[in-house]
Parts: sequence; C-alpha cells; structure tokens
Amino acid sequence: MTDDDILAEFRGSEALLEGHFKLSSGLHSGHYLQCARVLMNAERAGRLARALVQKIPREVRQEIDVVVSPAMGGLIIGHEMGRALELDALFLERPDGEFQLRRGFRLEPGAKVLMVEDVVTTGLSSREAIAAVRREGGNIVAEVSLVDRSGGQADLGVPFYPLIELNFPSYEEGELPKELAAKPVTKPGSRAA
Ligand SMILES: O=P(O)(O)OC[C@H]1O[C@H](OP(=O)(O)OP(=O)(O)O)[C@H](O)[C@@H]1O
Ligand SMILES: O=C(O)c1cc(=O)[nH]c(=O)[nH]1
Ligand SMILES: [Mg+2]
Repeated sequence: MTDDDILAEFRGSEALLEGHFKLSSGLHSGHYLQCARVLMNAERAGRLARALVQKIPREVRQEIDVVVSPAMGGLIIGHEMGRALELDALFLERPDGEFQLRRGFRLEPGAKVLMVEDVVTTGLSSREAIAAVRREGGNIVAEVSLVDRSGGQADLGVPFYPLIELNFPSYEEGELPKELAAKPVTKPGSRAA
C-alpha cells in the first residue's frame, strides 16, 4: 500500500477531521485522525493490518510471541494484527489512570511483545503502555501504529514501524494560532483530562 492508498482509506471513511481538537497529550491541533472510523469496516481494518505487517522486518516479525495494545484506540487494530500474525492479541486498559492487563490476560515471563497503537503523536501513551508490559513481565520487540503523526520525531525507546508518517502541527494550550483558538474545541479521546 502506498501513502496515497493509505490516505485514501482515511479520507474515504471520513476519518481525517479538521477543526480544533485537544489531544491525549493536552496539545491542541487543527487535525485529528479518527481511527475508529477507518477501523469500523472489518474488511478495511484487516487490509490495513496486513499492510502494517509488511512494515515489520521479517527477522523482527519471527520473534513476536504475542500482540498487546492499549485500549481504546489500539484495541481493534491490535486484534486485527493478532489475526494477521496468527498470534493472540491482549489489551491494556487504565480504569485507575495506569495501564494494566485485566480480564484474565497475562504474559508468560519474558514473552516477546509487539505493541500496537492506532496513532502516535508525542509517544506518551506508547511509553506508558510499554512500561506496563514490562511491569507485567513482557519484553517489547517493537511497536507498530497505523499513523505516526509526529513526523518521525516520537522516541518510544523501541523499534517503531508506522504504516504512515504524517506531520500535522500541534500546539501548547497558551500558544494557539488565532484561527485555531477561535474554533470550539473537542476532545475525542478517552484519557482522563
Ligand atoms: O502519542 P500520544 O501523544 O500519547 O497520543 C496518541 C494516543 O492518543 C490516543 O489515545 P487517547 O489517550 O486519546 O485514548 P483512547 O485510545 O482511549 O481513545 C491514541 O489512541 C494514542 O493512544
Ligand atoms: O494525539 C492524540 O490524542 C490523537 C491524535 C489523532 O490524530 N488521533 C487520535 O486518535 N489521537
Ligand atoms: Mg489511545
């Protein structure tokens, strides 16, 4: 899949939004990738997951024991990556603010984990999820995401293979351009404010 093909999937599912958004990190942006809309079609979700598998070098792919993704955004793409790799897919959730495995999910000690996200902006959520997997006894082999919107700047501390790299500007609360500040803000994600 080329970058144009991938962007066409986002545009075609009305997942590439423009407006004023407060992101998970607290930064503001005039763009938002609503991955849930891209993933609402199971056929399309599977197609994107298979393309994402191709981004992982073969020798890394062969090492992976299990897929882990942070809910909510990582859940569907994590499940589809599990299907594409023929591996189990677990998810992390943070009912009390810190990611953890629940629902009887557990990692074998030293299990080699592929972390799967929908979007990476600052990489904060990914680093928190990676720390949680290590607390649960797993070793992170690599992370993949549908979108790296940091333009390659996010440092996750592990090898990182996004399906597409984009570079949408994001701004600190006190540094919003006038046109952005004039628009009503929405916070689409589920991290507690
Ligand atoms: O790289 P970052 O700056 O951390 O931003 C990206 C994170 O933000 C979104 O999740 P969010 O916290 O909005 O919650 P959700 O997945 O439950 O929607 C997205 O799913 C990533 O997890
Ligand atoms: O940084 C985020 O919270 C974020 C950005 C984006 O474009 N899409 C998304 O789901 N989350
Ligand atoms: Mg998320």
